[in-house]
Amino acid sequence: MRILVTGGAGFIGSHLVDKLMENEKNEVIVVDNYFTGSKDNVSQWIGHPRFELIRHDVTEPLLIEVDQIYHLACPASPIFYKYNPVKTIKTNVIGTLNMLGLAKRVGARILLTSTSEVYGDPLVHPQDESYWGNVNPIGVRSCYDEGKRVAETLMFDYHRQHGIEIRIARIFNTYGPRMNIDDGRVVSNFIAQAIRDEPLTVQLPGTQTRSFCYVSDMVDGLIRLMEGDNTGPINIGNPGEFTMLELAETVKETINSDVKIVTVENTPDDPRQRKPDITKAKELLGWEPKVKLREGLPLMEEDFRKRLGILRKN
Ligand SMILES: NC(=O)c1ccc[n+]([C@@H]2O[C@H](COP(=O)([O-])OP(=O)(O)OC[C@H]3O[C@@H](n4cnc5c(N)ncnc54)[C@H](O)[C@@H]3O)[C@@H](O)[C@H]2O)c1
Ligand SMILES: O=C(O)[C@H]1O[C@H](OP(=O)(O)OP(=O)(O)OC[C@H]2O[C@@H](n3ccc(=O)[nH]c3=O)[C@H](O)[C@@H]2O)[C@H](O)[C@@H](O)[C@@H]1O
Repeated sequence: MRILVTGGAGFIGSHLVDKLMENEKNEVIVVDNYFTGSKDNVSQWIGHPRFELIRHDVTEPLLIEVDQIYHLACPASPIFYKYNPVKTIKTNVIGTLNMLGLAKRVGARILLTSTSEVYGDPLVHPQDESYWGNVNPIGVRSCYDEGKRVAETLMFDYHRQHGIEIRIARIFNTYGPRMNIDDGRVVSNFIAQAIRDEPLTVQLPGTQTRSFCYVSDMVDGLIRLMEGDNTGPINIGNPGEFTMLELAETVKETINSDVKIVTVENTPDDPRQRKPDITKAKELLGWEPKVKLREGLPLMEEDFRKRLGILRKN
């Protein structure tokens, strides 16, 4: 099986590549423009005969021969996707169109990593896949959440019009080793802050909730979805729900009990609550997350300490 992973030098993509490379029958090709990813994340595979790394921007057409496409390319952290919103929407729309064109030409199955942000600031809780969402079409997050909504539409139009085999995962907040240390997402921020003895910055009101999935669980869910018979969309995430204040307290308890927790201004359109209903993933994929937040945080701490060069006190 020859498998293309777009965005494979990023956080989730590189863990997916590790898992796919474990199977000796797989050849893996990573395509990435290194906007938020890095060669370091896949350095262990460079030079391996079953691995290839290509610097390429998915907004440009790509001509290769593959059997499966995991299409992850897109900046995921709000600070990066808002940095160049026009580029973000091009990546979601033109990038997905190009990958669907490739899938159509070579007859490959394609999986899109969509997002819980398609539910916007949800009025239904927890969110199941039948909910159409509450999304601001003209806000600062729209390049990402509306971009992913169009990407989902394109996937289904190619499926209906051209018979392309599609899979759509709606990913909820995922964390783990290899996240960019300063990428602004809440778990990476809090862990880096706790290690550096800096205050944990809870954005107001602090009662907003998220559900955090450890990356190995996420990769397992994505592969099951790709290998199964269901197009999705299917929510993949951990239903354990925490307020940002609870998350800060948990990081404090687990990593640095001396650290302070402060509140800071939030950004516009921040969703107030988010928790996946994973009934479909359980029933159709036989999948549910295994790693609890209190188990995943120390694994991420170890990776961050190594990269920051800051050892644990005592
Ligand atoms: N991590 C999460 O919590 C989360 C949640 C929901 C959805 N997702 C989705 O999962 C995917 C991976 O997210 P991640 O957390 O690993 O993010 P990431 O930013 O670490 O990885 C994205 C990768 O895509 C690459 N990329 C960006 N634009 C590109 C382009 N135009 N052409 C080629 N490569 C490009 C980046 O360089 C990076 O390597 C994204 O599609 C994201 O929307 C992630
Ligand atoms: O799961 C998803 O679908 C989406 O989740 C995240 O988006 P978001 O939940 O906004 O991620 P964070 O930036 O980590 O913010 C989470 C919460 O933490 C808060 N926050 C963030 C950073 C910080 O230092 N402190 C803090 O309290 C934010 O206000 C927000 O309420 C991802 O970054 C998106 O790529 C992804 O698609």
